[in-house]
Amino acid sequence: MSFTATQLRLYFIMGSQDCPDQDPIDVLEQAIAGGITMFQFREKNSDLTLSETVALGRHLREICRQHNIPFIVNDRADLALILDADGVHVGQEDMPAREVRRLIGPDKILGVSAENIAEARQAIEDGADYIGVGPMFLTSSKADAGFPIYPEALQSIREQLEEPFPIVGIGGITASNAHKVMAAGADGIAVISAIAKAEDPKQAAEALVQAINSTKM
Ligand SMILES: Cc1ncc(COP(=O)(O)OP(=O)(O)O)c(N)n1
Ligand SMILES: Cc1nc(C(=O)O)sc1CCOP(=O)(O)O
Ligand SMILES: [Mg+2]
Repeated sequence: MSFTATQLRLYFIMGSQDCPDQDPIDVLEQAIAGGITMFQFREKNSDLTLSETVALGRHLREICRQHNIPFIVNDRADLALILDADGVHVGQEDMPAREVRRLIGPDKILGVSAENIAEARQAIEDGADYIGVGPMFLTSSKADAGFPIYPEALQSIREQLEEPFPIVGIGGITASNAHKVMAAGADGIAVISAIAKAEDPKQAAEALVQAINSTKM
């Protein structure tokens, strides 16, 4: 699947740990109906065995394929290859991005976390297609996320990059603060709880789409 920055517009991330009271398959289907543009399978600190993870991943992957939504796997290039994912997302503590690029080849999507300009430049050199910058705000979905760096940090990276490059903001983003991230120069927002923990994930995704579209630049 070829990648464009517009696919980052509403990037939904989820694993079974993020929606303990709902079926992740239903949540993903509703999120797609609500307008998400990209999906990341992030099964982390969950109760699933490896074979349950593969089975869930296959199901979620198939749903994304049916709706032409890029399916990205968090952290694990091996799982991405097993699931024939469209790409992998790695952070600074994960397998080095340049090794992941070598493993997945030139055509798959590679996302890399970066929280400053040095990490952003290195990610681009290593073959990233986009960078994830965060946490924008306080988050309860990632215990080791650290303190918020706020949209100002994303804006600073955007301004220091020599060329336009796809950037998605992440961490604590809701329909109420999404406009701040977009106004800072993000191509899109990545969320877990704003959709996965919503009573009505379709409606939650629609509210996020509206917030993104109504941002004045
Ligand atoms: C789009 C996006 N951006 C950032 C991250 C965070 O990645 P990482 O720092 O490796 O943390 P974990 O998600 O692995 O806990 C992401 N997953 N997606
Ligand atoms: C997975 C992840 N990465 C982050 C980063 O800052 O790199 S914050 C985060 C959690 C995002 O979940 P929520 O939308 O519920 O805050
Ligand atoms: Mg990671």
